[in-house]
Amino acid sequence: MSLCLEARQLACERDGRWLFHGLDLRLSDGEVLRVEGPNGSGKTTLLKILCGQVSDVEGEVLWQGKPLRRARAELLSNLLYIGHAPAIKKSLTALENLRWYQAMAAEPISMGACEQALERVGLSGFEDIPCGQLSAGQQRRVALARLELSPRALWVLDEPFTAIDVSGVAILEQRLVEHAHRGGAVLVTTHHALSNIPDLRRLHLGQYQGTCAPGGGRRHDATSSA
Ligand SMILES: Nc1ncnc2c1ncn2[C@@H]1O[C@H](COP(=O)(O)OP(=O)(O)OP(=O)(O)O)[C@@H](O)[C@H]1O
Repeated sequence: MSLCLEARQLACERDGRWLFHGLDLRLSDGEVLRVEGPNGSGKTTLLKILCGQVSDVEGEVLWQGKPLRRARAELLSNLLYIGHAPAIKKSLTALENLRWYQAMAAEPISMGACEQALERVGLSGFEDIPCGQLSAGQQRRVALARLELSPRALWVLDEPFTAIDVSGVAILEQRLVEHAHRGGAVLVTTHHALSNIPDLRRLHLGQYQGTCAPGGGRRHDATSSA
């Protein structure tokens, strides 16, 4: 399936300053795009805008060439979004969390497939332990095990490497490359270099120093594109 997520002339203001302004981007199948920038530069906000979670912005987001207001359901059915918090239930085991997620996504999956996914993220032997008893990195790995199960083409990952050790980062980088090679697309924020991802595309936020003029007008323009 060919895939296209696009933003045109996005502008987002928070607390009287522009996070970004005049921002264009296009993400297609086969690509990994890293959104980078310092803390508070708007990376998470941009991801949420592109996934339709935040709408108080200027500009337009398009999925497969259609404005998001008309294509939201279609986008969501192709989207796997993993936010910067692990978003797992600590009272449930790793296995139960995975099965719960798959049920929520209406993508029923066998117990064996879930066990295999946990094995692939290095959690073999930890399947039946309540997640509250797992380390921070292990909890993150439970969340990332969803990447092994989901058939969805567009992965939007906000700081997926948080608390992951060096070998785990390398494996996850490889996973992103494989997904892109299979025709998927990945939008990822991270402070890691992603040096193992060939043809990595980058979008840098944080260069906008402009404040919003009184009354909401623009005082500062800048463009960035990816
Ligand atoms: N709902 C909101 N209301 C007001 N301000 C917000 C809201 N969401 C985010 N912000 C502000 O927007 C700015 C960008 O936040 P965002 O979380 O997008 O940054 P980030 O680049 O992802 O940061 P980090 O690298 O620390 O995760 C911050 O200054 C934040 O306080």
